[in-house]
Amino acid sequence: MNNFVDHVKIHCAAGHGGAGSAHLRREKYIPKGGPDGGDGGRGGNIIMKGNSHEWTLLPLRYTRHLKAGRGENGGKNQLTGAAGQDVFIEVPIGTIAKDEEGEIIGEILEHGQEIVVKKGGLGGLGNEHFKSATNQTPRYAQPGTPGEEGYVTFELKVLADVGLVGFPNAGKSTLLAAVSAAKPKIADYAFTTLTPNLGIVNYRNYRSFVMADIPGIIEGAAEGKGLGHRFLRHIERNSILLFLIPADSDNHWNEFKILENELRKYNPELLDKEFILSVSKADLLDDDLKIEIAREFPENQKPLFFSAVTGEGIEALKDEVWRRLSMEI
Ligand SMILES: Nc1nc2c(ncn2[C@@H]2O[C@H](COP(=O)(O)OP(=O)(O)OP(=O)(O)O)[C@@H](O)[C@H]2O)c(=O)[nH]1
Repeated sequence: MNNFVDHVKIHCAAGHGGAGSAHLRREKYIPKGGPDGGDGGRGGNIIMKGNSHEWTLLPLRYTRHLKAGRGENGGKNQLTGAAGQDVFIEVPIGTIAKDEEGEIIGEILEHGQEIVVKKGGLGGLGNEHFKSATNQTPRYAQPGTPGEEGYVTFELKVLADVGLVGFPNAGKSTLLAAVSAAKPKIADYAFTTLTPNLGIVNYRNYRSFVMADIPGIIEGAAEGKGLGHRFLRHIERNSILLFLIPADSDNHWNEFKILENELRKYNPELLDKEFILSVSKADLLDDDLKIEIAREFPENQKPLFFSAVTGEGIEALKDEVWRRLSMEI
């Protein structure tokens, strides 16, 4: 249960810029060749990069220092030095980097996004830049500037506000795609979703919450069958759970109990979370069937019906999620 590292502090040193060259051209037939010193290369940056396959900062737990490469010095013949090697830190979506004063440097919002957390130094200018009417052969070139250096704290704020729980094909990915900008892979067979997807759901008045689609759990998942176990970890941190039972289930209430039981076997504390029951794919049902299904549920645990395809019930679902999240705060 303590597998989540949501806070790591790493000393980051970007690379020093390479020095400019003060070289003077000397060739056989040009005794007084002019300055031809190239510029130094920039120092390497320390860059955090979003990776949607990372879910924790755990891989960074033993990292204490990161150091990017030094820029190469400029050479003769106006040769610019190579830039220092950048260092990439792969982080999950939602990771925030802060400097030593606690100021936010940036936040990773999508896969592949790059944010420079410590910038490499500038390469120095070579002597040819300093040639002037009064000084045709400057013997001066700039040194490179130092790279930025200091402690950077990486924080993973929330894994999700609401986690979707349901058997494969319950319609979790489709719901997430319908309510957020995330576009998870959707396919009509089990276990399409191999890694959880996060989506930001925009709610009224510019509020938003994070929804996580967790790969389908199957009966026996808590014993390690199927994909369940590894992924159940991801819902431990979600504030509330949204159970999805598809309209075409044989026994809706029973399916909910099976899901609940899987969670209990895995970690009983999960059941202390607020949860919402829903019946997905409601477009497959007429009003009579809805009434019939609702009857299977106890009086105080009636499900919300929605269809991610037609949009029916989606606003009511968002309202309910928001209402419960507000209660959690
Ligand atoms: N009629 C109807 N079909 C839906 C709806 N939502 C999803 N489906 C279909 O149900 C199938 C499974 O949907 P997914 O969203 O991939 O289900 P999932 O729960 O994410 O499944 P896994 O990724 O396997 O965990 C797809 O063929 C969808 O087109 C809906 O609201 N109405």
